[in-house]
Amino acid sequence: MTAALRLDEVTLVHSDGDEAVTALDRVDLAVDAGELVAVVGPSGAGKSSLLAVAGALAPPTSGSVHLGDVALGDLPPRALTALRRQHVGFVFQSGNLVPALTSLDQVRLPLTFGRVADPRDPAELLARVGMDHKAASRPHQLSGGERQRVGIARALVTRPKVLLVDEPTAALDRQRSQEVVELLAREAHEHGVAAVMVTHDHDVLHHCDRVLEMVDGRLEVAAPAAG
Ligand SMILES: Nc1ncnc2c1ncn2[C@@H]1O[C@H](COP(=O)(O)OP(=O)(O)OP(=O)(O)O)[C@@H](O)[C@H]1O
Repeated sequence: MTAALRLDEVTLVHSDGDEAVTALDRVDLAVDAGELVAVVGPSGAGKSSLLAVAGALAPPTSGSVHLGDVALGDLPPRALTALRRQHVGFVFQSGNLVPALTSLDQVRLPLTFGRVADPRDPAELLARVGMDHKAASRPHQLSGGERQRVGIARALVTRPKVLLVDEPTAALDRQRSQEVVELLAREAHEHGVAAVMVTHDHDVLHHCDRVLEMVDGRLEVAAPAAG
């Protein structure tokens, strides 16, 4: 089976004035459709850089990224943007919602930027993440967990093949954190989405199919947690 997302020997070097920082160092990663992979690791290890490269936001310095059979490095900028819009969903730390929009309009938003083939129904999706009763609410009227659910629905509305999730539980208490990651796992499994979640939260790792650790730009299989 072709992996939904594949990174081969990916290196990313940031040039910072005279200094060069190797954020990713020959990273190999293959994520199948329907799999939720967690990436843990210390601050500065390269986790956000991994998401940026996987989501076609930053081209690698060397190595290749494939979404299914498509090599991102072969695509001109417009095609890359179109592919990202349709096939990659991003979920950020605090939901990153637009302050003026209702929950339903947040979820509709990705469908307004251009043609999307076979989108999910925004109202149905909002119900699926348990937020239909807050369809008309704006972000300031929602709790952190609710905002995160709306952000997840927004990321899924285009039926992405790949979902990239950055610290989704950073602003949430333990119970809400469990619920949000359970939701991500369910969506990945039931809708065949290849999901990569960066997290510092070891309490949610049991919802994930695999746990990898980033150390100094290298991606390794994480040692099982003690106890
Ligand atoms: N635009 C940039 N210019 C220069 N260096 C950068 C840039 N972005 C990231 N870095 C450096 O690359 C390395 C990896 O950063 P990255 O943000 O990927 O780490 P991280 O694991 O996500 O950290 P955190 O857990 O703190 O978010 C760090 O040394 C960082 O300082």
